[in-house]
Amino acid sequence: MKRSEIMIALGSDHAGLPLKKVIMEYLDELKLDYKDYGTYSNQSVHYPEYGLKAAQAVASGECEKGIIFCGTGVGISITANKVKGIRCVNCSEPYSAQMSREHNDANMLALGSRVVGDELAKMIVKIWLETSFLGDRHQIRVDQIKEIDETGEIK
Ligand SMILES: O=C(CO)[C@H](O)[C@H](O)[C@H](O)COP(=O)(O)O
Repeated sequence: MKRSEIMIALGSDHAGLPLKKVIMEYLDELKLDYKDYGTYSNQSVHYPEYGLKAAQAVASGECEKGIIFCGTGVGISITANKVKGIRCVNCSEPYSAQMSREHNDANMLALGSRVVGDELAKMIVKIWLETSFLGDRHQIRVDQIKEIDETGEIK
């Protein structure tokens, strides 16, 4: 049964799995709903497959936001940003997480399991989920990003 206003897409490779498990427990504490698009075991896998699944869930509207994990957050965020409509930020501290919502309307967050500790990751997730987009001049810039997504250029 759906408990929260938003559904969060989760995805990771084997390296991101331990932190994804921590954040799943944290989202349970916050009573926030999520769908996990894998991976589900420690077996070595390829992060693009899981970044793509989670990003497609957000781009299609099946989920409102996404949080994805790999060793550094780098590979899986690069992957997610290849999907049209995705603005994924790789964060290792809360300030950028907050700004990515206020200024960039980021709809996906990437975390590096081998970079950030569990408690810092929870702080990043909390502020990222709680912060709203400010619009105004930032809307113009996000619209330009969307235009690049659509046409490959800015008119
Ligand atoms: O894409 C990455 C590097 O930016 C991720 O950290 C991956 O999780 C990492 O490359 C996986 O490495 P492994 O040696 O295969 O565990």
